[in-house]
Order: sequence, then structure tokens, then C-alpha cells
Amino acid sequence: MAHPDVAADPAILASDVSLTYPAHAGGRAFHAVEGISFTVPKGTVVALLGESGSGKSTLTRFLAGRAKDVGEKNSRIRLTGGAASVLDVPLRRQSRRTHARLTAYAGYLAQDAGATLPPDLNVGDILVNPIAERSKDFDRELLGAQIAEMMDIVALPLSKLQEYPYELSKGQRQRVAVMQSLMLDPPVYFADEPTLGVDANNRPRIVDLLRWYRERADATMMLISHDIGMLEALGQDVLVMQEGRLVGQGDINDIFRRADHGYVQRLAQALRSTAYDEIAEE
Ligand SMILES: Nc1ncnc2c1ncn2[C@@H]1O[C@H](COP(=O)(O)OP(=O)(O)OP(=O)(O)O)[C@@H](O)[C@H]1O
Repeated sequence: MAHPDVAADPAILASDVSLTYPAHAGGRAFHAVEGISFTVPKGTVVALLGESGSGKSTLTRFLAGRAKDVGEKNSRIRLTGGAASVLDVPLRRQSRRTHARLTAYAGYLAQDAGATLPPDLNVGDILVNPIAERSKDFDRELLGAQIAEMMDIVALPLSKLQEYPYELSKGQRQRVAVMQSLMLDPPVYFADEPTLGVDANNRPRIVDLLRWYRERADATMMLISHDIGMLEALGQDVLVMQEGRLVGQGDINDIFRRADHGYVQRLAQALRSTAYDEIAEE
């Protein structure tokens, strides 16, 4: 049985990967990702960019091992071509045990995760739960200190630990969701728009938390984000997608300087103007 290898390098490998959603009511299967190849070396961060509908979430959910972790059958992602592996675990025909192991090692923040926090748990329990579910035998003092450190980085007062998701603002819920997704210390981490919907003042708090985590765990990360602060702080390498395909790949500055693809040029321009807007806002 394949066991995740934390020393695997590259940590993430995709070779000619094609991903499909099943046919809906008489329609055809939908090819969301077509023939994508790249590797992510251990300990590096890659940012995934591209317009809405280009396949970023599909690719990320698949690589995070969550292709079939959804209620509706129609939303299950199928690998219809190529091969991929994370921490040397092939993402194809996994036993239930291999799948459980991989998802414990591969952290995942779904899009708009703040909106799906368990409503019946307070923030403290939401954060402790992933650890308590793994094993009842953990060092509460150590965990308490870690949670306090994380709360401080994201600028949430400790009193929030007693509150329930409905008592928090949207941006506070998103910060809790990001903290929760890191609680198991995943060596590989996937996040889908971690700062989306968070106000400009608090977006840097999430960036700080991810940077803190990366340094602490030497984690490999794949982040979907068009947040210029995030890209500057974390994303030295970028993958650019358009209509299910990879249209740019490499160091962010090189890609944008020598952009030979029309879409990549437009994206670079858009990101530059966002950066200026942010500076103007401050
Ligand atoms: N459950 C589904 N069934 C069929 N098609 C889907 C399903 N989910 C997504 N798609 C389609 O797959 C394509 C890629 O969607 P995906 O969400 O991966 O894009 P994205 O780049 O992450 O977009 P966004 O930035 O808006 O989140 C889109 O055309 C979308 O309509």
C-alpha cells in the first residue's frame, strides 16, 4: 500500500493530466482540465492563476485527493488521462486507507471554506477537532500555545475561541478556516483563494499565517490566488491556466516579463493594476 513519503521530491507531480466531470442529465461529460504537466519541488510554493472557469479549483481539488469527496455524484472529478502523484502516492484507484492517509498529509482549504465551518462548534473546538479526531492523546498545553500564536498572527483576540461561526464576520470565519486547515501540520498544502472575501486590512494576516506555516513546516504549497500581497510574499513560481490548459509556467517575474501568450500578458497587466489599487487604498 502506498504510504505518503514526506521526503518525496518533487512533492507534487502531474504528467499530462486530464480531468473530467461526469455527464449531467443527458449532456456530455465536461473536460475541465486537459493535458497538464508540471512538478512542484519539495518545500516550494506555486501559485495557480487563471480566469474564472479555467480549471484551477478542479485541478487543486483533484491533487489534494478530494476528487470524490463531494455529495453529488455529478461533481466527482475523474482522471481521464495522464498520471499524478502527491508525496509519491499515485492519485488513481486508491484503497480507502491510502486515501485517508493521503488526505491526512495533504491539507486542503476549499473555496469559501469560511462559509462551511461547523455551525454547532465554537472556534476553539473547530481548531482542536482535527487533532482530537486523529488521537485523543495530545499535549493540550502545547496545542493551546500553538493556537494562541496562530490567533495572534491572524489578529483574532483569544475571546473569539468561545464564539460560534454565526457570531463572526465573513473575514473572521475565513481566518478560522485557514487556521483549521493547517492544524494537522500537513507537509503538502493546497488552498483555493485563501484571502477571497476578506477585507484589504485583513488579507495580509492570512498571508502572514501561510508564510509562518511554510517556514515552520517547510511545507510544499499550491495556492490559487490573485492576491498580489500573497504572490509577493509566497508565490515565486506560477502556473497560469486558461480553458483547462497550462499557458504559462515558471518564475513569476520571468513569466510576466517575457509573456508570449496574450492571456498571460493581460493577466500580468491586471495584477499590476491591482497592486497599484492596493497601494492607493492604503
Ligand atoms: N460539478 C461540475 N460539473 C460539471 N462541470 C463543472 C463542475 N464544476 C466545475 N465545472 C466546470 O469546470 C470548469 C472549471 O471549473 P473550476 O471551478 O475548476 O474553475 P476555476 O478556474 O477554479 O474557476 P473560479 O476561479 O471561478 O473558481 C468550468 O467550466 C466549470 O463550469
